[in-house]
Amino acid sequence: MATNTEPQISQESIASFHEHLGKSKRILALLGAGLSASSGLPTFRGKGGLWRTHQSMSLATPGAFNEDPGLVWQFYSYRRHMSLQAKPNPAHYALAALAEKIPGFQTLSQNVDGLSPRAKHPPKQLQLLHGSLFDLKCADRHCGYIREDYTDPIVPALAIPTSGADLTSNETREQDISDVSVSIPKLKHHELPQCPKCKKALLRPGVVWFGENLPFTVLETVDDYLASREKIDLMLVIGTSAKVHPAAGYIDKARQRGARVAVINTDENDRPPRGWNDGDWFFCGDAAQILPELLK
Ligand SMILES: CC(C)NC(=O)[C@H](Cc1c[nH]c2ccccc12)NC(=O)[C@H](CCCC/N=C(/NCCC(=O)O)S[C@H]1O[C@H](COP(=O)(O)OP(=O)(O)OC[C@H]2O[C@@H](n3cnc4c(N)ncnc43)[C@H](O)[C@@H]2O)[C@@H](O)[C@H]1O)NC(=O)OCc1ccccc1
Repeated sequence: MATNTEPQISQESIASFHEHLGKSKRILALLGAGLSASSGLPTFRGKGGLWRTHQSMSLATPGAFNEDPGLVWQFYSYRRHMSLQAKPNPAHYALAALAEKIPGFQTLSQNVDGLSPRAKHPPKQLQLLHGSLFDLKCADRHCGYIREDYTDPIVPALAIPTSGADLTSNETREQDISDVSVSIPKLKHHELPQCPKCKKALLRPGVVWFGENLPFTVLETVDDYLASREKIDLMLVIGTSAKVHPAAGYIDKARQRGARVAVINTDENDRPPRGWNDGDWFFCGDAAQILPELLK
């Protein structure tokens, strides 16, 4: 099923959704890369999930960092750069506004791009399940050093290469290093971000890699929300393929607590497979266009 540009949504389903939203006190949302697609950031599955010749998911592992920390840092520095260039879109703001309005609204984001925080989403109602590109921490977990950092590039060796000056505009253009035809240097250990505390280990991005546990405080907050005896009225599943766990597992946990599910996705095939029932909604289209309408 090809993804269509104009959201095909029946007024009737919007009306039934609004009627339920109006009665909802406890709402849970799961956010994925599709939420930031309209801000110009590639999704994990976009471009076949490839960064240069590498599966993005294969670079998001402790093993890849141990094997070639320079390449993994070039991958994450590129994503920091792109995220800093990007801006939150109307969907990020619509979610932040709903959180301001409904104290019982808790948002679980799989995104590490910093766009929801930049849309002033209330921090107590935003759980960054997989960390942030803008936290740097010591690669030696016994050291424990961590800092928030928005410098770009973090070190000179991670600067995005630019092309020679264009003859007409005499402007240099940034090269797109996600494209394998653009050559990038093999970086040496001493050129990479070093831990200023233990002065032995490298710094690494403050994200959760595959095979690593999610942040304890975040898991605790989500479990407390789910542990409440009160039912959950609504589960919003926004721009995610819901294939990564434990994040994807929260959809069923919300269902088990009485939630009706609303999925917002450009791809019909990406509605959660299990437990779909008549009370649920599938809104096919761009989250940046649909959410402001849905959440008003
Ligand atoms: C691949 C998957 C099967 N593997 C896992 O889930 C693994 C293993 C596992 C654990 N439990 C399981 C149970 C079953 C099976 C496997 C497992 N999980 C883990 O390792 C987790 C840690 C997972 C976190 C990994 N880190 C990420 N990110 C940070 C780094 C980084 O970003 O670099 S995951 C990363 O990938 C995922 C990508 O998914 P999406 O965001 O959904 O993006 P995607 O591109 O796939 O889809 C985009 C969607 O948007 C739609 N879309 C596009 N444009 C738009 C648009 N404009 N509007 C609306 N929608 C749109 C598209 O149609 C599409 O549907 C996100 O979670 C993202 O954060 N840790 C862990 O479980 O620890 C304990 C443990 C420890 C050891 C051993 C066992 C257990």
